[in-house]
Amino acid sequence: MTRTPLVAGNWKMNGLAGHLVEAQAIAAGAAVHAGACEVMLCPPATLLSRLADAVSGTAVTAGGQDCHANATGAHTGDVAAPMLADAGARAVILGHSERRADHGETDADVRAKVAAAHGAGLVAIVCVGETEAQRDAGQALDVVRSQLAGSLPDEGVSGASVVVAYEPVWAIGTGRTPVEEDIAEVHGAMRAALTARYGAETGGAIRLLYGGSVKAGNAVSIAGVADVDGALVGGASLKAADFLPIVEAFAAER
Ligand SMILES: O=C[C@H](O)COP(=O)(O)O
Repeated sequence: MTRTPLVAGNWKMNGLAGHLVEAQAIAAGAAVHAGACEVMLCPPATLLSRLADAVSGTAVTAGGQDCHANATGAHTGDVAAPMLADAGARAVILGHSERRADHGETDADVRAKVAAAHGAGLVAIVCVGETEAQRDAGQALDVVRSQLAGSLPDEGVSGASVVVAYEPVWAIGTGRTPVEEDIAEVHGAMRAALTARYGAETGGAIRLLYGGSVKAGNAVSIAGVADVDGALVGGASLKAADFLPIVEAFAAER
């Protein structure tokens, strides 16, 4: 099964209009890797439309960072999946650990959001990952399997509609990463779980990203780990000079 790598940048709550020059520089630099690696930028909602316009016609696509489970309604401050699509998004990150922690999002909430994303024609990038205490207790695989089972719906899941991102909470923004064997173990377990639930074709087609302190300095080794089909990058996605070497590492791995 050939899976085109995806390197997605999650700008989180960072970025004003002036930051779009970095998106343009990323689009310019990623052009040479078109076909070998998909590249996506997920800015804050306030920048989504402008970023989508800024990268229009390039190999870079735009994504959102969250959506509401409903398509419309009285939900002050929330953003619906059709609004993201209308603003130019092709995908949306769902169930990020920062949303699970800051907003109490449960697996059931995430699953409803995945269905909403699919209803709007968006790819759902579903995040899972254990805390440090859970890893220390030997529970990492069980936690990830449980989050995966609860966060994905039974219907509408395909290699084109779902991407899974494994993000150990303790590796996010800390400069620490799991050893390659541990990443391989979790990704192998996720692949097995997806194949068991959705069948070999779908389970083999869904891309599995690693996220958590991915940098230029570790991207080559992470890209070489079995069943790692890309990266979800936070801090190092804010500047083209930091992000493009990561794109290059995954494009070269294809
Ligand atoms: O969504 C991205 C992740 O939370 C990783 O963030 P980070 O690359 O800053 O560690």
